[in-house]
Amino acid sequence: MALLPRSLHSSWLGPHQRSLQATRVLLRLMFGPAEARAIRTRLWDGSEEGPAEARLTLVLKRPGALRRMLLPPSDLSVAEGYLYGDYDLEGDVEVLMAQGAAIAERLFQPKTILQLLPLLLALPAHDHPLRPKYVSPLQGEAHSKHRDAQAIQAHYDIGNEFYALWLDERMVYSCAYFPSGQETLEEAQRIKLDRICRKLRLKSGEHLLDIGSGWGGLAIYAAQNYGVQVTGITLSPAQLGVARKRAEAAGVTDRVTFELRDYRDLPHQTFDKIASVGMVEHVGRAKLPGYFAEAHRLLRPGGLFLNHGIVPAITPPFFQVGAKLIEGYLSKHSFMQEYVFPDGELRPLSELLGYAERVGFEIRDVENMREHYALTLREWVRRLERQHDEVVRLTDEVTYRIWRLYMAGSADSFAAGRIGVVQTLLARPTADGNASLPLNRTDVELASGQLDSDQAEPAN
Ligand SMILES: C[S@@+](CC[C@H](N)C(=O)[O-])C[C@H]1O[C@@H](n2cnc3c(N)ncnc32)[C@H](O)[C@@H]1O
Repeated sequence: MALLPRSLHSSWLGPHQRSLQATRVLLRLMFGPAEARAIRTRLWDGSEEGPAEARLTLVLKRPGALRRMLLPPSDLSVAEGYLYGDYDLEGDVEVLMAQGAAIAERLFQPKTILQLLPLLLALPAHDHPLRPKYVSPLQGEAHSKHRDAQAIQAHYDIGNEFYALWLDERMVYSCAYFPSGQETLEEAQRIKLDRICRKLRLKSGEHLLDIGSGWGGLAIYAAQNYGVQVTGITLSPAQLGVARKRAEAAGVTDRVTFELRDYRDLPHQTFDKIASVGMVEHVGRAKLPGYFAEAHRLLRPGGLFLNHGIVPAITPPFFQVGAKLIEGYLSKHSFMQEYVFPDGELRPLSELLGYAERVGFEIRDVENMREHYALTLREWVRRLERQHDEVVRLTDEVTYRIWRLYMAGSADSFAAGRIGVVQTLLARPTADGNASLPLNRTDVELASGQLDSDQAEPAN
């Protein structure tokens, strides 16, 4: 049986034509009808296929492009092909992610693998070297304080100006809240911050600890609008500098302090309320019981802790063995680990809640806001794309591509329900059982547009 399609055997085909032909056959094998409708393709000779109205054009720029993407088949290979310019993505990147699962499923059929391999091997091997590891490997034991600081700096210290180009004006780097879906990112972030303050039932004069305070958005907002004292901690020196300047500009330095500090290094002191927004993803499975224990220790009886973080959907039992193997492999070799969040770890909500309960927290309110994160990420991607030239001037093309791919991919994962983002309100009741919460949650709910100015009335 001839392994290559007949058309590729023709003796008159030079290597150039042969690569073009093999690539066209490969694309037809990869794409089912849905992908063929959604994705247009352009090869390095300028030839195009697919509907003109497609939302995405996949531009293969080198004859070896598909070979490097698919050998070995992993999300890392696919991502690196894009990062280093084997292919471009024109239009809506999320389309590729949305079709990715169907494409992968089709490619992993034994019959397809037999058809694919000879075609891939007919393409030239990598004719364009990958850059050396973009993120330098972290040193030390996973989730030691020393190594966590390196992991955080690798992601957050690439430049305040870079983040300012596409985040909202407060530079909030976590899921926003869009009550109607029509809000601007600025409004939605502000509504999110206010909801956190409301869920925590912040009252004037209380002391709030913000674990993972980022560029200072929540701390400053809470001090300005709820009259609280705030201590914010971050592991990123770049964030710290901006947060302090912003507190100064807002005139709240008497009430807001930012420190470069690990959550495990807080002195013996108690707080009335604690918030942790977009930070728990960095803690690591082994350290999660200690993380919740630390929050419990730092909270006064009668205090509240709001933990906001990303959680993965649980794989159905049938797939669990396979999922464990894949998880083990991906935890070392995924695009997200290698290029985006080194040492980041997502744990299921049920597991997080279990740790929280075991240290004595009472679970009072759980809200999954995954649709809101898809909206937030799409807005970040749009802004990043609009700022392409400026992003490249401040960083480089690879950084632009890393962030574009990671954020579009995450938007699709939230929209599809592969991951969620959950705000959990945990109480540490007093000895006589008082959790300091009202009988209903109407004080939290807020119609869109109710917050119409920076002088919004405090909720207390
Ligand atoms: C995704 S950012 C979120 C920032 C902010 N909460 C927001 O919503 O904009 C995560 C934050 O967690 C902080 N962080 C991560 N690990 C930490 C640790 N071990 N101790 C203290 N802060 C940490 C990072 O420095 C960063 O400020």
